[in-house]
Amino acid sequence: MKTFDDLFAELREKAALRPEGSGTVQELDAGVHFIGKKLVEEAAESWMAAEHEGPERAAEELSQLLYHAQVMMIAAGLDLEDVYRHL
Ligand SMILES: N=c1c2ncn([C@@H]3O[C@H](COP(=O)(O)OP(=O)(O)OP(=O)(O)O)[C@@H](O)[C@H]3O)c2ncn1[C@@H]1O[C@H](COP(=O)(O)O)[C@@H](O)[C@H]1O
Repeated sequence: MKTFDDLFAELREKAALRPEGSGTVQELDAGVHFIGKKLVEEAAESWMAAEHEGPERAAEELSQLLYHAQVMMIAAGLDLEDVYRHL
């Protein structure tokens, strides 16, 4: 099973190697404003799923929220350690 750290390493590699067909590369190219909207959208969907749709749907939406948070970290030039320092 993929962990948060595994996904971040995978996304960093995508950002560096820019493979064809990568949604992550497309999203990074779209920029921080676009990524911010995805982040907010997935946050809202996570909230709605948790409140109305049950744990499985909430887990699915939360996984997407974590994905977009990681894409934002990469767009902002942050490492995991930069964020973990504040936990
Ligand atoms: N975990 C994710 C992941 N979670 C969410 N998303 C993207 O987030 C968006 C939300 O997906 P949905 O269609 O379910 O959401 P929606 O809100 O209904 O619809 P839209 O936002 O797409 O309009 C889509 O663009 C997904 O591609 C993700 N895209 C990629 N990954 C993982 O990231 C890695 C790299 O992916 P690529 O860069 O595409 O190779 C792979 O391991 C992928 O599994």
